Amino acid sequence: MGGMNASSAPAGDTEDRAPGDAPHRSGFACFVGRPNAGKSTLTNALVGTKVAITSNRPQTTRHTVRGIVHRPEAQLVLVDTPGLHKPRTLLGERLNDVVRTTWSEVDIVGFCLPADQKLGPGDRFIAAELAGLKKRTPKVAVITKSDLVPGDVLAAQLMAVDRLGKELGIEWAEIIPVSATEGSQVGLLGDLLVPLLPEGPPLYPDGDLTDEPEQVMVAELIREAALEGVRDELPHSIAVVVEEMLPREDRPADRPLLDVHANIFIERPSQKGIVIGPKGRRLKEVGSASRKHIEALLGTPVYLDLHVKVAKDWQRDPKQLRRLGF
Ligand SMILES: Nc1nc2c(ncn2[C@@H]2O[C@H](COP(=O)(O)OP(=O)(O)OP(=O)(O)O)[C@@H](O)[C@H]2O)c(=O)[nH]1
Repeated sequence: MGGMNASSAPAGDTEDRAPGDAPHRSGFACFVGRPNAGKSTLTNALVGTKVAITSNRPQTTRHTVRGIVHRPEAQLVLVDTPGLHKPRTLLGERLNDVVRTTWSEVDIVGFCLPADQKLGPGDRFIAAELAGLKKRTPKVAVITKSDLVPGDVLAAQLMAVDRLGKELGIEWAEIIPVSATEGSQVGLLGDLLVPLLPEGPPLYPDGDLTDEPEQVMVAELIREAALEGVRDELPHSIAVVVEEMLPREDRPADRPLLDVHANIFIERPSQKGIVIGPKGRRLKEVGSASRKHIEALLGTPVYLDLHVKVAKDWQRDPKQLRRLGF
């Protein structure tokens, strides 16, 4: 949702103190690593749901929220970045710049390295980039797929990663083996990440905590559908807020229906036509495309009520602005 900077919001808001006096912490983390390293599976395991929002549009996934880990004392928002590749073209270099920017905006970078594969040039390339990242961003080495190797191989991998860090001048905040598929050490990884977050209130403050990740994900699905095909015409600053998700009353138990009310916010009135389209056709398409995804996500039939609004009126309301990710 592009709200990265919210993590640097003033800390120590006493109203947000968690029980036990520990300050509430919140912020963003992203997992990096070569393809197939296990990033998505780990994200899902941490969040505790099988949902992973994907998009065929790397440019818009730059800040896509992949999942939110809610704890009484912390909120960890896992965001996606496009993959980092050895650049062969100018475009490749530009994309890598985008990745570096994202890395520099998050509070924690988790570097995923599969236990069952020797460190390779791909890992070294990413590690060298990590070494160039500002020092105060904690870097956590996550040895994924620990279930695939015996203990001695795992130990050797841990040492190899430790050495790699020393070689390149990276100070790992932690090196931890996990198995996302077996659920082994996933909770511990969460425990280790939380203290690395800055102090701050929850970044998604409104609504029921348990509903919130769903609402955020639903908003992302709508946003992705709304950007589909109009990327060139619309800037990235389109925001979606799910106002309400309520089961329709008076429905038989075997035929539930969920009412979802959402607003698509644009920055200027002139953008309204683009989102709505001639005779409202585009908005209809956005609605039916995202409704299918939402139904798949939530496993229930959905009635989707979409409105397009100009965010101008909201600019003086900091709370709304934060929700909108501006
Ligand atoms: N045995 C085992 N397999 C795993 C584990 N985590 C992921 N995998 C498998 O490894 C493969 C890649 O996992 P993904 O989570 O898709 O990897 P990724 O890093 O997100 O991949 P890209 O999207 O290509 O970058 C899948 O077949 C997973 O099932 C694990 O902990 N144990």
